[in-house]
Amino acid sequence: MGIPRSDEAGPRLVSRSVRASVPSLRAALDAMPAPRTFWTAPDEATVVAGGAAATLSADGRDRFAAIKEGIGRVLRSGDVHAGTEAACPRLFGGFAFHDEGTDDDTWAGFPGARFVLPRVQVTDTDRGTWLTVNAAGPDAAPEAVEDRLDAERDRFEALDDPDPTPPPEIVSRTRTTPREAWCDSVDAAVSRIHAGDLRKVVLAQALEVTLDRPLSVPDVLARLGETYPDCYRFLVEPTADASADRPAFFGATPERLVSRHGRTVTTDALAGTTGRGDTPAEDDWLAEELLGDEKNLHEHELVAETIREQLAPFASSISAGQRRVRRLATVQHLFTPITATLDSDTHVLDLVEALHPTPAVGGLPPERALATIRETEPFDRGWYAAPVGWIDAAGNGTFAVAIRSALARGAETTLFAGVGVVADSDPDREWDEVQLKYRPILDELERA
Ligand SMILES: C=C(O[C@@H]1C=C(C(=O)O)C=C[C@H]1O)C(=O)O
Repeated sequence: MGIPRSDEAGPRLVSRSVRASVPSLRAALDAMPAPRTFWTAPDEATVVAGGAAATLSADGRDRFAAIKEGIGRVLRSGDVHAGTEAACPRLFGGFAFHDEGTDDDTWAGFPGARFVLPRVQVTDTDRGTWLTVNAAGPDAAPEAVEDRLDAERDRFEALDDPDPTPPPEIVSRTRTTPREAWCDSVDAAVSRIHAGDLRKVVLAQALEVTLDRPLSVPDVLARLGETYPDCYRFLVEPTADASADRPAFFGATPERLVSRHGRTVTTDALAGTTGRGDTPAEDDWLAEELLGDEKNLHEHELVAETIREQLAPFASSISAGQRRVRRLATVQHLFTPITATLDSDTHVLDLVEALHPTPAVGGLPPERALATIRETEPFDRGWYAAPVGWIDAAGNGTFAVAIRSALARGAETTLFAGVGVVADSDPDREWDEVQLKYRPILDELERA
């Protein structure tokens, strides 16, 4: 912050920030050039950004290492005046769930991993709002960046902030998995668990909806912020295409994969689900029942135990907090916070690679669960249930698990939701749980 960094090759990154006031973050996101980025996490700054000063893409099993190496290059040396830590250069993006890609059209444009250093960024912190302009590469020049910063500040401060558009309406919906096929696949997974082939597998469904007009993702993200204030909200646009039906992957997820700040690592075990009651007393009753329910406790403990094992090579001290119920607007989950102190300066992407997918979205043993998912699900997960988040030059970052999410292309939107299947899963109850997990996004598309 404020201290120019450079090496013999001269600065390859120029970043300038200034305090600014935007009429609203929704209006700022709406006015951002493609590809747009949105990120907000509990206790973190909210970032609204656009354009790409640098883009990194990778595919396959090595995609985590390839991105880590690429980030080292992009952020290696820089002439950075950020004013506040959260406005320091960060790359935003995410990964595909599976190592192997498919040719499923739904996810056209989404590589196995993609991160951008935004060209322009609004960072909203509890100590004020900053506007940042970044440039990267041999031609990045401080004067040009400073001129752009002045122009962007004038533009963003003068934005109109019209009322959000009312939610669209759903014209038609198509399920990838009919109920009967779902029940068969849950039964088959349960049989494999009883046979000892598997301990747990998370099976998902997709729901394709056609709307009466293109979705305004900035409006949806703003409304999700009101209903799910403690969740991670994100938007990734993987292409610089500026058309109205360009792909946009977004969501409001309660699940953190990992955050790393210095040597402190924080993660969550979040698995085991029940609904919300109609009254506070019914809510409490459901929460108590969840905390004592053997099937859900087993499902949850497999996740908590695996996360601890996966962190063990990096951290000699790992501690889990008290298990409790996390109450959201549509569901309640079993939740255990986990913290660890790293033995060395492990990069956040090494932690992401080690943890993804946790058995909250994959299963156990991991390889067999992933093969079962691929064989069973009649659609490609793409970036659903995969890591999305940010990384800085020091290897810090936060990643969420991209559930309660959807992929929009103009008026077409595909929603995803899944459930953990264990030995005593009941297909009908798991079906109902999937429907509950569509609700965060679906409610935004069909609000009365
Ligand atoms: C897979 C999803 O959610 C995950 C599965 C849960 C469960 O099975 O109880 C709970 C929270 C998440 O870890 C989803 O929402 O799509």
